[in-house]
Amino acid sequence: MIQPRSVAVGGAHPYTISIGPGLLDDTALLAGTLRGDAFVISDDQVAPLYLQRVVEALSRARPGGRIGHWVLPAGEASKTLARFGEAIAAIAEAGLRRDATVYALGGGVVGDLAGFAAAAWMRGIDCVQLPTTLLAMVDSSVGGKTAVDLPQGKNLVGAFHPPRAVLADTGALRTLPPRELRAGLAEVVKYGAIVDAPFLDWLEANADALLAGDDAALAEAIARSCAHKAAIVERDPYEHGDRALLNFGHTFGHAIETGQGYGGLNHGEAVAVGMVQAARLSERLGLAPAADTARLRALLQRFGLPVSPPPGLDADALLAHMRLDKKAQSGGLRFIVWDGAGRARVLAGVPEATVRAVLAGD
Ligand SMILES: NC(=O)c1ccc[n+]([C@@H]2O[C@H](COP(=O)([O-])OP(=O)(O)OC[C@H]3O[C@@H](n4cnc5c(N)ncnc54)[C@H](O)[C@@H]3O)[C@@H](O)[C@H]2O)c1
Ligand SMILES: O=C(O)C(=O)C[C@@H](O)[C@H](O)[C@H](O)COP(=O)(O)O
Ligand SMILES: [Zn+2]
Repeated sequence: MIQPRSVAVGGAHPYTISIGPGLLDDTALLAGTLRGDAFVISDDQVAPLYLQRVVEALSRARPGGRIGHWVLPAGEASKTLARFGEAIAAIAEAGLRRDATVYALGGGVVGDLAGFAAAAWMRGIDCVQLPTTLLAMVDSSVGGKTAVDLPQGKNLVGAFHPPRAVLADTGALRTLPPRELRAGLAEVVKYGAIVDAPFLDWLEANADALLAGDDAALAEAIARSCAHKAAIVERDPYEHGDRALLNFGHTFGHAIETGQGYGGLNHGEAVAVGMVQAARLSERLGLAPAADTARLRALLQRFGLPVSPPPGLDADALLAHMRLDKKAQSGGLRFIVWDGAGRARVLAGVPEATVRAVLAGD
């Protein structure tokens, strides 16, 4: 039996990340997150699996309370301003007041969109993240970045809105499609790559267990990832400094997702490719040894993730998307590079010609 764990996120708006099996049914935990009405937002693949359980647990947590829900089509293509508008319309229809809580039940798409709706409704009501993908458990449910995509770029419209609580029910991973488990492992690898080289050793040693869905290995990977993310966002909630390290691989990855119209590689896969590109960029700039790129590539491949860009993407279009990356400044693009495994940093002034060479595979 896997013991539940928790990770505290401090700062101006502290909250707890609870990790363990059965949390979607945990009436006591849910009761502690609920002040007024509850409104669950989910997608049409997660809702048939878990919505009823959550609604029933919320009913037990607050007998007689009003519990509404709204379900959007699954997938990145739903993370749009139009769907955000629909979510707000559903919230308005439900008549949520300022003491209401939005529950984001699903992966990062649901978490980002529902979080943004909670941030915007009446200028901000509580949001509780109930992540059901590995990626959402290790990354998107934590830290308060909420957003939707535009055709011009990822997450371009959004707000920082920290959750009131995160309840990661590891039992939900049992129904997660293997492709989505692998996508989550990309963001897990990211923590090792940016700040924790020994974690990469651990991931190499436990790769088979993680891929097999071993409960203990997954719980350890989630807790360790959340501890890293919590420490970083606690220090720098609004990304004025080293929170940007969490964007390792994302300048390339987001450009790929946008270039594919949010219908090709999923986020974790694009980040896997992007991290290899960032390592290759670091290598080209003379910052890190080729051996570290090779190690990163091998680990991602072991996790069944892509490590090179899909064919047919135009370098000019990718660079145009990168110029709208949120790390870019008037002085140009900024990248997260590394000096080797576990040692990432922000770098400004990277010549576009060098980026083009990396995109060209040189
Ligand atoms: N806010 C942040 O800090 C942050 C961090 C990382 C990623 N993100 C965002 O998160 C999104 C990606 O999230 P994701 O990878 O979770 O994708 P996702 O939300 O699209 O979920 C992936 C798929 O898995 C299905 N699914 C979810 N849980 C399931 C379960 N338990 N059983 C069966 N199916 C399940 C979903 O319906 C969906 O089809 C991207 O939009 C990305 O930009 C945000
Ligand atoms: O929490 C963060 O900060 C991150 O950068 C985590 C990323 O994994 C995530 O994909 C995030 O949504 C990217 O943020 P963005 O500011 O580049 O849109
Ligand atoms: Zn990400």
